[in-house]
Amino acid sequence: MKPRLHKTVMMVGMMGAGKSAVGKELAHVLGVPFVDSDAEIERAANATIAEIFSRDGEAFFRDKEARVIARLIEGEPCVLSVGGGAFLRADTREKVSELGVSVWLKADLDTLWSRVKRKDTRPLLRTPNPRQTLADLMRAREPSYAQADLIVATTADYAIETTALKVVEALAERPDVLEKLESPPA
Ligand SMILES: Nc1ncnc2c1ncn2[C@@H]1O[C@H](COP(=O)(O)OP(=O)(O)O)[C@@H](O)[C@H]1O
Ligand SMILES: O=C(O)C1=C[C@@H](OP(=O)(O)O)[C@@H](O)[C@H](O)C1
Ligand SMILES: [Mg+2]
Repeated sequence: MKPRLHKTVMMVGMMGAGKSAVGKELAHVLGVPFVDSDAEIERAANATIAEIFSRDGEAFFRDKEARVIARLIEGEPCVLSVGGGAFLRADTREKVSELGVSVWLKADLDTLWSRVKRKDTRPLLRTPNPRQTLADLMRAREPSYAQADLIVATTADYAIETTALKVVEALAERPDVLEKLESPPA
């Protein structure tokens, strides 16, 4: 029998950590819906994240992001992957700590860079030296990510499925979040 999830799991961490990819797999394993705040914002705005950043500005995006997360964290338990900047807001961290559980997918810079360099979809990395920008963001953001309820380390050689199972193991340490349902005796 599948374990029962009592609280929404919010995946946080740097761009390229695998929040979206691992979050989707985790939701599948747990049998709950998967929501990605970036995808929700893009759908509502009918525009890509890069278009929203250039048309409306980062502050506008951050407000939308905080509002989407505040709405979803109140709903039925799901896996919620958010953008890398979302957990920097104290009001978001407070709401998630009260109603959900946050998981920091922690990866080293080389792993992050190998995953983000292939795509040009992240506006914050459209700089003359995007690897350095990623390193600077990582250093500035780690104190916020470190406030997550759970930390799961990933490396370049972990498959998406392996990391998702590591998150399940971490959640299993919290019976208030993940209730293990034993099969009824035959
Ligand atoms: N082992 C892995 N774990 C997570 N992502 C991986 C892995 N291997 C390759 N990827 C790829 O890395 C890219 C970045 O992952 P993504 O889930 O978009 O990260 P995030 O949402 O944290 O920015 C995706 O294309 C994903 O499929
Ligand atoms: O780190 C950030 O500030 C951002 C991360 C992106 O999401 P991913 O972390 O899923 O790439 C996206 O929200 C936007 O480009 C800003
Ligand atoms: Mg993502």
